[in-house]
Amino acid sequence: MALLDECLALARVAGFYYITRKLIAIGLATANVSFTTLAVALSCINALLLNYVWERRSYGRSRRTHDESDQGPRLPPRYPCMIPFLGNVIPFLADSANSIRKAGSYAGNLVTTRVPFLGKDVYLIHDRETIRKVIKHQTLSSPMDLYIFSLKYMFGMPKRGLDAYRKDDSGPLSKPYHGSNVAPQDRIDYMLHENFIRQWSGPHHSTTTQRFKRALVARFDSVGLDNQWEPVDDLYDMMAKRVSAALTESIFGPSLLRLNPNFIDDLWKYDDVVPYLVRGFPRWLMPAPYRIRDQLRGQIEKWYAYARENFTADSIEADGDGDPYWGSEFVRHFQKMLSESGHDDAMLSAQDFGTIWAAGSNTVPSVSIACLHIFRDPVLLQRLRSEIDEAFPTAESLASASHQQLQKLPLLCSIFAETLRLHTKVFFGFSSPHEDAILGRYQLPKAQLGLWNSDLPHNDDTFWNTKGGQHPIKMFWADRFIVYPNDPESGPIRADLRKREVKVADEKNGSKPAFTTEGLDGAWVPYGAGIPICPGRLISKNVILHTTAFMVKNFDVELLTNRLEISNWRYGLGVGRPAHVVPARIKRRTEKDG
Ligand code: HEM
Repeated sequence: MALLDECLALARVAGFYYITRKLIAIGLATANVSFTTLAVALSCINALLLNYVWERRSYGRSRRTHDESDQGPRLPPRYPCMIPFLGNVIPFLADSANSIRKAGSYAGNLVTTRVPFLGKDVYLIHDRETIRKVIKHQTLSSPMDLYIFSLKYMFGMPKRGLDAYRKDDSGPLSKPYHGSNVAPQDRIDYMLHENFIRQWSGPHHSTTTQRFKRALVARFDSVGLDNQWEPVDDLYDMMAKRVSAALTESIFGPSLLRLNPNFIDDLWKYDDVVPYLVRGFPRWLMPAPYRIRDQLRGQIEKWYAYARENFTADSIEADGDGDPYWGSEFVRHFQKMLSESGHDDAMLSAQDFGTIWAAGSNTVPSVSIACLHIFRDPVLLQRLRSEIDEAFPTAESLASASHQQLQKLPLLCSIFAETLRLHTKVFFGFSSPHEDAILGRYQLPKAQLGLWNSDLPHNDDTFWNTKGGQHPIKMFWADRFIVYPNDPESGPIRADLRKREVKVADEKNGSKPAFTTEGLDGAWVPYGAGIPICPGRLISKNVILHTTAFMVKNFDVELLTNRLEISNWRYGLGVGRPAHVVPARIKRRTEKDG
């Protein structure tokens, strides 16, 4: 198969070469081009094509020898490119999805590849074995360059702010990296991560979830739905805006949104133009994305002034976390810590804007799309309702349920995991700034960029269970992550690989169906993995489980379209968005309906 692919590619290059020569000859005949100019142009094209043919052949050869040999760690095979220096920039920017899939697999298997890109090599790591090494590696962290890129292009951090980030190569852990020499007060990477982890993994992740639940109920109450059907132009948009407002409020408090009533609408307008900012379109060429970004930062700065004026220590709620002005200890701590380290309001607002967007940009579409999958399938809806009703007979008992209780519902959890498996196509970057990282049979040289896209491991049908093709990997299967005790063919991993991959038997769950992610390290990676893993994942899971259960318990929804297509336009930025509106009608359920 690989050989056939290679032959076809060579045939295509030969065809292209022949046609180009013919076209140039015709061009010469019709236009008045000097023979010397043409000869030079032809020689360059010849050289590029021959070089490309050569590179393809050596890639195929080294791929076969690398993948079959178990010699010590080495650089992964180098992916061919047509134009030296530029490398694969043009195909990767023009069609990221297709290019990543091609470079990340060979002969039907996921592989690790070195891809030339703008004079550097990017290490695309997609085979499970190497991903598992990345997860355990202690010197890998989010590359500061990527962080600076997003702060600059996506969130508008001023140059004076970026310099502080540029100077820090000490890493995100309490102990600075060996070889780094950064003063403790300049360890911005560590300060940020320590706050992320302290606030979103410890007890405050529960208080944040409680605030989210209250805000969600209030957002849906304010729509004024009762037990009569109401038309909705776009159910996705209707849900997304409400979940987004509740999530933003749970971390940043109610004042930000009260002072800026258009904040959430503007945030989602901004979200639509993020792909342009990420591609680096300059302001003079495309001013609109920059305008909306600046407006949002202005709204954040207006909120700072109000919160500073009104907040006192007495405003902090009894749980020691929430307050009506700054919203949470997370924000109060950032304000204090970053101001002390020299951040002014423009720098702070870029940082906060980044966090607001990071929190909602994947969580909100995930939960909205999960609900679309559920409401378009009456059998699934009924099964999920029974599961929820059995555990929480009334709306009140669900409202007061803890996230630990929700995590005991196998179908709900499986829908969460399957939605993220199918729809998260996120790039996850990492590097080892001071020393080479040895990742099993491959080596990631010091300070080089390692990258994977969750799309590839999430769609590897040599690994995932499709029940012999009944539930194709590109389709949503609500039960994919459930092990049924009397069905040896169930569970997320293909039955023939299961024994090898699952070390701790999930039979521990006895005779009941159980949700499992056992054995999925390196295969299910929506939040990334290892040290640079998403710090908001626990909150995100709580929000998705709670909102899904809340919608199913409290509302009847009839979708007025069968379409559910997810656009590829944001490939690499996270969870996709529907490519179309989803008209529906909705009504509140009463106790009688239950
Ligand atoms: C389905 C939901 C989510 C997904 C799929 C997701 C995925 C990710 C991934 C893959 C990264 C790492 C990117 C990289 O370093 O290359 C990341 C980073 C981050 N996420 Fe999430 N995330 C989600 C929800 C959240 C939530 C709810 C929050 C906040 C409460 C959050 C906050 C962040 C932050 C602040 C970072 C940057 C961390 C850093 O500087 O290293 N995320 N997320």
